[in-house]
Amino acid sequence: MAIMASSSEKLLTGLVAATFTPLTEEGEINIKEIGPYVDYLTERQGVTKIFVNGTTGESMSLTVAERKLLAEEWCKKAKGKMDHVVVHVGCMSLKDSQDLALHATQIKADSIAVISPSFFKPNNAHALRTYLKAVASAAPDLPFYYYHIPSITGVNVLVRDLLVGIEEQIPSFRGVKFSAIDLMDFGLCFSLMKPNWSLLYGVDEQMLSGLVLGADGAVGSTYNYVGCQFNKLLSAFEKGELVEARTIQFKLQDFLGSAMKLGFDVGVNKQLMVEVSGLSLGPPRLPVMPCHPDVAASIKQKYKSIFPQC
Ligand SMILES: CC(=O)N[C@H](C=O)[C@@H](O)[C@H](O)[C@H](O)CO
Ligand SMILES: CC(=O)C(=O)O
Repeated sequence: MAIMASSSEKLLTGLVAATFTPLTEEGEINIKEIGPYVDYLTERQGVTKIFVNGTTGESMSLTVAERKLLAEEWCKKAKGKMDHVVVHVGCMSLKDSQDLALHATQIKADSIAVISPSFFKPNNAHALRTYLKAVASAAPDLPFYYYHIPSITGVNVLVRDLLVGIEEQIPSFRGVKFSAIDLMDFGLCFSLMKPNWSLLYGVDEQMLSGLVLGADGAVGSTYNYVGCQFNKLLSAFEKGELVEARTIQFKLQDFLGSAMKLGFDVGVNKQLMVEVSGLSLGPPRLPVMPCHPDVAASIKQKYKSIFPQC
């Protein structure tokens, strides 16, 4: 039977950190770092929602078995401390995604999200919707989010086209994580919006623009280490204090602008998190290259000068 939004199901709003995957120096999953990671986010950044095994978590470079181990540990350690764990279950194979979606139900994740496959690409809204429906059907009781990230997948189906009639195809559909800079497409999604959906913006350096259009929240990698500042941005925006909100947004733009000049990628991002948080997250997994120590040092210096209070 199709699920209804139960009264206990809360809308996904506010800041959601897309977590890095802790690895050992040898490149194996470092499960014991997940507990301290959860504590760091809640205690030091004021972030109580996480999006695990996504882009930042290098999910596409992990095996299905590794992803299950990680998802289970994140859910276990987040229990009683965090408000929401989204488990990303997108893979190149539908079967793997269904397997992970079912697993997410078993470990009591709060919701799942799916990135489009990108080797064989769905090339229109109907094909993408049909694919998402097949994944969601493996976990009909879990709120389901589409994760739009065309810069990585090369899947440029307009989200506003995807959303048409999707609630009939996927009763568990609850919204979108929109990681693209096409703000017209994002804006047009709101006219199709249902009361139990959340539209979350995913480009941290222009989060404020997403909020202006009506975003319910934001999912991003930088909220791992600028969460404390971006919670302030959110509350300034809610109070209509635009100057304050812009000041914080401009700081992240200043920071990422210089980081991008030095080649900001998941490897650099991860190393910055290691240095800022003191957590042992290890290197990224190939093909993402480890961050050169000189690059890490100068990015950290920039971070400290812009965000001395984080
Ligand atoms: C491509 C990518 O990883 N996007 C992330 C989320 O979707 C963002 O959180 C970025 O890491 C962030 O906006 C910095 O560019
Ligand atoms: C940013 C994000 O949501 C991800 O890393 O998947």
